[in-house]
Amino acid sequence: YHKMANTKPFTVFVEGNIGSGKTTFLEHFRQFEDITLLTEPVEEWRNLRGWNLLDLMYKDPSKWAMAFQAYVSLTMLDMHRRPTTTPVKLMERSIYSARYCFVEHMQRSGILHPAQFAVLDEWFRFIHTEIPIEADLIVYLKTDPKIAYERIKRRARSEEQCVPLSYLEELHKLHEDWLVNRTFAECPAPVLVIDADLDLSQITEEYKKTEHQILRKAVDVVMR
Ligand SMILES: Cc1cc2cn([C@H]3C[C@H](O)[C@@H](CO)O3)c(=O)nc2[nH]1
Repeated sequence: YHKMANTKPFTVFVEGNIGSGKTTFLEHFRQFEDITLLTEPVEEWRNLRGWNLLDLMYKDPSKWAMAFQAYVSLTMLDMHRRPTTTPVKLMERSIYSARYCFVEHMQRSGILHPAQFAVLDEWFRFIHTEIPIEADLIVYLKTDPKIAYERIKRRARSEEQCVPLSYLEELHKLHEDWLVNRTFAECPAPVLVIDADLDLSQITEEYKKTEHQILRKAVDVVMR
């Protein structure tokens, strides 16, 4: 590809539950030099001026969910706006899953006070209407919550060890309503559903299917 300076890259959001294999999926595309990978800035959430907001949030959600989700949204917005010179940009999650999955769950479960939810929702609406955030494709890594739960246990990220299966089931339903059932909120792009229950060996075939679709679409964009 020729390096694109000023036109928008073909932008893909990789969405899915905790433990659905997003990082593994994104790493598969590191082999392609013409794709910019933007993985979730978890390390920024774990160390904001020395504060581990992720840990604080999991330890005392009612007290810290607001600050945590406000900072997550800021870091996601920063990633959305990051200039890209490659023809394709893959992002792990988006401000949409922030609002439609995580913040939505925290509001429905009462973790967020209605006034806190209103503030986060106003920020989302302002960003959504005032700042052009393009997406050309959403890849949804669909997992059975039980499989996601087992992976979280195996991955053993310290802050997540207290995450109950029920939380994953609720997050799964929110992802399904948003991306598959389309009963909850608008989808910013067409959705490609990947069966992410497959284990690592089988799933590479599944990825190749998306690789073809993503790169073919990217070629269309670049050659336009
Ligand atoms: C956009 C967005 C990502 C995201 C991740 N998380 C949590 C889930 C995982 O435990 C960890 C890394 O994804 O952060 C969250 O609580 N709220 C979020 N909002």
